Formats: sequence, C-alpha cells, structure tokens
Amino acid sequence: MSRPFGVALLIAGVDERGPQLYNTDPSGTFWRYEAKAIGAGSEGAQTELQEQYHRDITMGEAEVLALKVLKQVMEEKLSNTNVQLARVTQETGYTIYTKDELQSVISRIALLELLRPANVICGLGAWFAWRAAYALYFSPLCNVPGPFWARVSSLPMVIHDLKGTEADFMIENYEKYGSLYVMGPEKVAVCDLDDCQIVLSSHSFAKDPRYAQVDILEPNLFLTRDPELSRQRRRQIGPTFSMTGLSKMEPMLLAAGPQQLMAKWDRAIDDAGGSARVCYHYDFSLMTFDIISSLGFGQSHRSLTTGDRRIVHWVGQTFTLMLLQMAVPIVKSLPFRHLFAKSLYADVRRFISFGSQAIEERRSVLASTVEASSGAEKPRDLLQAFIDAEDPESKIRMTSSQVTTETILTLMAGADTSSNTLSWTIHLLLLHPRCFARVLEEVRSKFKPDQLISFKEAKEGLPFMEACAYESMRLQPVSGSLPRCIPRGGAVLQKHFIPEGHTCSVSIAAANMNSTWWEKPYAFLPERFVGNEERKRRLLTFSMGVRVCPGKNLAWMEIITTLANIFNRYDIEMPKDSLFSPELLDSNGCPVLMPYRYSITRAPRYPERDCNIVITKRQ
Ligand code: HEM
Repeated sequence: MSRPFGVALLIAGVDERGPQLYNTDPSGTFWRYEAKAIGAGSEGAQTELQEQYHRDITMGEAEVLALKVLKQVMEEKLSNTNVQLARVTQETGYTIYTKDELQSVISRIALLELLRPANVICGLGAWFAWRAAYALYFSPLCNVPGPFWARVSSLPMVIHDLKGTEADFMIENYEKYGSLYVMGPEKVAVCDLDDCQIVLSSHSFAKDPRYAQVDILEPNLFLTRDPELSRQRRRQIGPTFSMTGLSKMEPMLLAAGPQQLMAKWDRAIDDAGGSARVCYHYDFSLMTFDIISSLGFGQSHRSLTTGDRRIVHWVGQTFTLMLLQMAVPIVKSLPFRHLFAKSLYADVRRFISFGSQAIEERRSVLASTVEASSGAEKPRDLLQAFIDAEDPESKIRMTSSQVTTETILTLMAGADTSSNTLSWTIHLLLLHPRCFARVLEEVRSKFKPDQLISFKEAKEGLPFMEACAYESMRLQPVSGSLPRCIPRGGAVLQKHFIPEGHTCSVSIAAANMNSTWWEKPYAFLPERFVGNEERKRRLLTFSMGVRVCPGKNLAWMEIITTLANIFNRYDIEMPKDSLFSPELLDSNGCPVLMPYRYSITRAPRYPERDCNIVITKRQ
C-alpha cells in the first residue's frame, strides 16, 4: 500500500501502566500498528480503521481517524490522562502534536462531525423552516400574492430562465396571482400597465446592477445605470433615430433590406421554376443584420446573399460573453479567463476592431473628400450620424471608441429583435387566413405589383397591416422582462409597499396579456389597433418611459417596409407538411403557435422545421 505524504500516525497515551507508545514503522506497516493502537479503543473504531485498511488516505484523513480513536480512548476512560497524538514520518521521526496542532485537528473533526449527513439534513430543515416562516409571516412581501416556492427561493424562476420559458411562466403566474406577485424572496413581478409606467417613467428605478457587470465595452446607452450618461446619449443620438433622421437613411435601408430579400427570393423562384420553398426566419435574420451593418458600419457587405455570417457570429459571441459576465461576475477576475474562453474573447476583440476600423476608414474618406471638394456630401447613415452627434446642452461629441461601442450595441439590440418580430408576424398571419386575406387586399389595392413601397406610403396606406404587426408584437413580444431596483424610500405598487433594496421585473409578456387592459388577450385581433393611438402607446413591447427603445422608429421602418413589399410581390402559403394550421387549436380556442426559445429575444425554437413558406410571384 502506498502512503501519501509518507506519513504515519499513531496513538500515544498514558495508562495505569505508565506512558504507552503504540509504535509505528513509517516504512510500511503503519496500519498494522494503528490497528494495534486502537486495541485500547473500542471495537467500532477498530472496525472503522480496518475498513479503511485497503485504501490510501491523506494526511488529513489519517489525522481525523487517529483523533476519533483518541476520543474513544478518552471517553472509555481506558487512558484518561495525558492522551497524546503523534505523527511519525520517515524524515522527522516521531513528533508529538503540540497543543495548538491538536486543537486545530480537534476543530476539524468537530466540523466534520457537524457535516455528518444527519446534521446537514437537520440544518437544512431548520434553515428551510426559518425561510418559510420568514417569507410567510415576517417578510415585507408576505402580503403580496405569489407562489410559495418563489417566496423561499429564486430557483424556480432561474430554472424557467435557463429553459427559456420565463415568459409563459410569468403569464401563468399572472393568471393565478394577479398583476403584482412575488417572483423571488426579494423580487416582485409587475404586470399592470399603470405600475409599469410608474417603474419605467423615471430613472429612480435603476436597471438591475447586473447590467453594470459587463466590462468588455465602454459605458453605453444600453448597459449604463447612470441617469446622466443615459440622458446625454439620448440627447446625442436622439435626432439620428427620429423619423426625420431616419428618412434620410431609408434608401440604404431598403437596398440592404427588402430589395435584397426580394432579389434573393426572385432568384429562388426562377431556379425552382415558378415556386420556391424558403425559410423566412433565416432570411429575415440575415437581412436585418445587413441593414444595421450597412447603416452602422458603412458596409456594403451582404450576408443574406453571400452567406457570410462573420458579423452574425461575432454578435452572438459578444452576447454570450456579456450574459456570462452579468450572470457570473467572478469570470471577469479569473486569472486565466482569456485562455479558458479564448475564442469568445478573440471574437469580441475582432468585432470591436471591426467597428473601430469602420470609423477610422470613414474619418479618412471624409478627410480626403473634404480636401478634394468643399461641398461634398457626407454619407447618410448611422455611422456618420453617430460621429457627428453632439449633445445640444454640453456640446460634447462621442469619442471614436464611444461611437464604436454604440454602433456595436445598435447591431446587437436592433437586428434579432426586428427579424424575430417579422417571423412571428408572418407565422400569425398564416394561422389567421381572414386577417391575411385582408392584408393582401389592402396592400394590392394600393400598390402596383413591381412598385417599391416606401415607409411613408406603407404607413399611410396600410393601417390594417400595421395593426397586424402591433398585434403580433403584443402576443409574441420579442423582448423579455425588464429588471429594475426599487428606489430609496420604497414604492407602492398595486397598493402594496415594496421596500428599497428589493427588485422588480416588468413582465412585458404578462402586461401585454393583462385582461384589464386587453379584451380577449389570447386572441389575434388586429382590429383593436386600427386607428387607436392610445392602444398603440399602451403596448409595452418597446418598453416605455426614460429607457424606451431608441431604435423603435428604425424597427418600424424595417418591419413595415419588408412586410408591405413582400406581400405586394409574392403569393405566400404554408407548406403542406407544416405542423401548424388555422384549424389546430389550443385550450383558448386560438391556433397553436410554433414553440419558441429565448436567445436574448424570443425566437422560433425550430426555424428549419416551422418557418418555411412556399412563395410564387403574385398572380
Ligand atoms: C422590434 C424591434 C425591437 C424591440 C421589440 C425592442 C425592444 C426594446 C426594449 C424592450 C428595450 C428596453 C430594454 C431594457 O430596458 O433593458 C430596448 C432598449 C434598447 N433598444 Fe430596442 N427594440 C427593438 C429594436 C431596436 C433597434 C432596431 C435598435 C437600434 C437600432 C434598438 C436599440 C435599443 C437600445 C440602444 C436600447 C437601450 C436603451 C436604454 O437602455 O436606454 N432596438 N429595446
């Protein structure tokens, strides 16, 4: 038997025969001698040692074992005075443990005793009983409705978060407990629109501290918890995202967006001889990336037609690292983190340097054109608008790296959100043929088959189609919940006082299904939005208040122009092998929708299977 550390232990004691040392031979017979030593102890201890005979043990284990024997020796009063513990090593020979050493071994054994399974179970039971009693009778949230488990632990919510079913779980709990309920020991879910407004309308309900854990990018509009930075950025980039600012960029948006998509679909139809099967989800996804990367990075790069997914990949990696830092902040200080997550960090670096390069190139192109002709027009895109953006109050402009950060964030926040909204709208329309027929009638009665429809034309001429997009955003909001901190002095929500230090989560999914505000909330009823500006404002999908989505107008421009142009140009059908149909209904009497997953935004779970359509040129 090999012995780790070359250490042997033995028991020494003083009994009526005088000092006894149960000798040991460090060269190999330690266990035999140890067994002899406990001859003075109980039978139980001997058995315990003998059971361990055939395996290597560490110094720590040996100490504990020896001490157990020692304890028994003392307890059984076989040797009640001056009991000692000694160790023998090949190098140092026989040494008696000092008082301090003995004390430390005794503490260790006491801890081990404490950690015995029975003790652990009792401890956990007591802890749980205390948590339950506190949650039910003493917690400031004890009068707020909610599931019992959520009062005691955040685990149920975390599990749904990880499974990507958080939205359904929050709607389910809203149905059971109402517009304000407990979703964690110190956290409430907010599902009433008036309360959402209270939370979102001021900076005093700051974003969750986890947002500030991300250190891969400079402080920016999306992640900042600092009201001053948030206000300043909005003043700087606000004009860019206004309808006036965006209308200058529309030709570029149409070229990278609907025009590119239609060119691809036309080719697919020609290649297939009249009708083609396409996966609209993937096409929308690449198209929206192309729109933002052409506007934000000045790129003529087209991932939809070339299949080059480099930027899409970088965005995914940056999100992964961001979420990792938000969920497990310690990863930021791990010494070899760059080695553990080498490709993740490398891709984020590539993405950032791609952004910086775009700015440098733009600056040098501008410098050379200004030299060549003084009246040269600057490009009309997001990149230029960000470079030129100035805070009207302080006259401060963004530095190059701030522009890079905001552009990267724009791509991250603006691509998947818009493309998933498009996917859900198509899916819902295919499952509601009455509405779809009305949309087609509306579009085709207003526009010629080959006409490129602009945003203004679509917005003014297609109120029902726009209402369908609103209803799709209500039923399948792509954004998740918005976690906020309760401010100093606490807050009153649904007549319950929620103290400072607690958090709340504005549930977009549940607020959009709140039956106080939305009649027949599960039904797809676009009519509710036609000509009703008040209802449109009430929709929470873009958030509201001081941190409302600044890209809202751009998103609408992408969504409305894409839908109008494809409905005008193609006849669209569900394939025969589709698993979904208007006749397949759920328990609410509504068509069953394709399953979703959350990868930052709510996306179709099986796009290859569920997001196919058969397209032909409009008859
Ligand atoms: C259908 C499309 C979109 C939806 C549903 C959507 C939704 C949202 C929501 C709910 C928020 C609030 C997040 C929070 O408070 O944590 C938000 C914030 C934001 N969105 Fe959007 N968004 C969309 C498109 C876009 C686009 C196209 C852009 C940029 C071009 C964009 C840029 C941003 C930014 C920068 C923020 C952070 C604002 C802040 O925290 O102050 N979004 N968006």
